[in-house]
Amino acid sequence: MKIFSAQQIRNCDQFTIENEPISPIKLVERAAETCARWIENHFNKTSEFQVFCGNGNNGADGFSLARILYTKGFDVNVFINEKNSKYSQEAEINLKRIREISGIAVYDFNEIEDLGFQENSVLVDSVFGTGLNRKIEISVKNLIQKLNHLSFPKISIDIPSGLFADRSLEENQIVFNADETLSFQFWKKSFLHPETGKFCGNIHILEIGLSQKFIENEHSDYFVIDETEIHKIYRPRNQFSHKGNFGKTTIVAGSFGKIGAAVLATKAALKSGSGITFARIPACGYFVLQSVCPEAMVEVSGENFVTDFPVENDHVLGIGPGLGTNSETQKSFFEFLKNYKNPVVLDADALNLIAQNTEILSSIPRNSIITPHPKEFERLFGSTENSFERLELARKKSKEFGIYIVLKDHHTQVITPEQKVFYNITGNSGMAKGGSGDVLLGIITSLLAQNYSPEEAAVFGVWLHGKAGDFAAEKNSKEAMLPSDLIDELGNVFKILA
Ligand SMILES: NC(=O)C1=CN([C@@H]2O[C@H](COP(=O)(O)OP(=O)(O)OC[C@H]3O[C@@H](n4cnc5c(N)ncnc54)[C@H](OP(=O)(O)O)[C@@H]3O)[C@@H](O)[C@H]2O)[C@@H](O)CC1
Ligand SMILES: [K+]
Repeated sequence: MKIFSAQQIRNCDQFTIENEPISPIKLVERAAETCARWIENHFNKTSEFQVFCGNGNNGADGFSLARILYTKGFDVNVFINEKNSKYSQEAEINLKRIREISGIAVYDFNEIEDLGFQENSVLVDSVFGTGLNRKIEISVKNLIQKLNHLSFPKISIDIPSGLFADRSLEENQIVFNADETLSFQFWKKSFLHPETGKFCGNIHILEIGLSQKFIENEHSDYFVIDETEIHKIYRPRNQFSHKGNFGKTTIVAGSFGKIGAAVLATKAALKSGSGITFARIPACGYFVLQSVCPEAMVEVSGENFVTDFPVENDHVLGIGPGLGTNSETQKSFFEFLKNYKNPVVLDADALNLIAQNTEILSSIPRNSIITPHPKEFERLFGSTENSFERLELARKKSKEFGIYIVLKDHHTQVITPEQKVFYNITGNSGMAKGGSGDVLLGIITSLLAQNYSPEEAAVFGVWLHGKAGDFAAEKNSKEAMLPSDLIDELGNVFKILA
């Protein structure tokens, strides 16, 4: 699914109004009805809704929602900034409709303290939406601060007030702290970055019938990886195929004390479809790997750490988990990078070795995939102020070095040399454990070996990894799930795709 900027969303809104055609007030009504349906399915009629409305069309949504909820039998109060005289046309019409209903009281923002809310209250934030264009002024700032201190369930309409749709926060910005965000049609970039996404609670993207024609034709470099995208990438196995059709994967990993990393990466490669899987590890891990991964072939290199790198051109190499940073490993790894031309997948210590001498970055074979977490990324490319800036730096570096960057985060981003960004929305905090990254390297290397393009392998790989993580969390809890459980769930994820 494409992600649009606030301006593009406004254009889509306008295009829909002109071409469906539909009047702006009807479009607001449609958006509000969609929210009302969601609320009706999630709250019972004893709830009392306190709806806070701004003066733009986010406020218009709030007024309309308040009226619809009232007609459905909920108790509703509406709050506005009485000092505000400048309303959008749709907000003005909908506020007028509210004032005509005697059962809905309209209060000023300042009155919340005198009123005191019933304990069955639900707070609805319809103050600012995608039209926020500057730092919030003091009166609204005070309101949001007060609301944030109340412990009632909190719902934001379209976007928590105070967040910009497509950029980071202003300094000291106050943001409504939602439990649920009911957002229209599209993911917003700010939902997907940790500094801003933390205000959204659970995100529900509600379809409101904006123009498909506009959505198809409008260019965006930013995407959310959804199941439709994955179904396009996934290729079921042909029943007449044999192991030779699914590529050769070689995992180069492990050192004394870190053989587990090699095991996890190798197992993950085996369980994500690789035809023939090799593990190149130091001798100290030989028996362990042979016992726990009997399907893999083991090549020994060095005693306690890997001392030489294979140059088999028909294998796809995944390098790094538990490799260690011994100077001998580094020497042969750098030598290998200088001579090898096929795409490889690099993670963990492979990236730490490169970070020790970043001149070697330009020797990474074109179209390779690197999978750094934020700290590894910083060691390679330098620090940035926030995750929005980090993403833009990653786009620049991806283009400069002709490599795919899988920037691991709460919502991992796949960045391509053509400047595209794919945000992953599968996965959970139970995956924030040592070993998860080793599994991801195994999966992506295996997919690349099966002839998926680097973009497909990275996008499909992060989605599979997250989805298997979600299945593992469901069975074992986020606390107790292990990266090994995630590997065990890969089969169930492939089953839902078939
Ligand atoms: N897009 C769609 O497809 C659909 C969109 N819909 C809805 O429309 C919403 C967007 O509406 P919108 O454009 O009217 O903007 P909105 O967020 O209500 O605020 C703008 C107002 O706030 C003001 N203002 C801004 N910053 C401020 C600040 N810091 N402090 C104080 N004031 C500030 C600004 O003032 P101005 O800049 O004019 O002075 C203006 O008056 C969208 O989020 C969704 O809910 C749906 O109804 C239907 C489908
Ligand atoms: K809002």
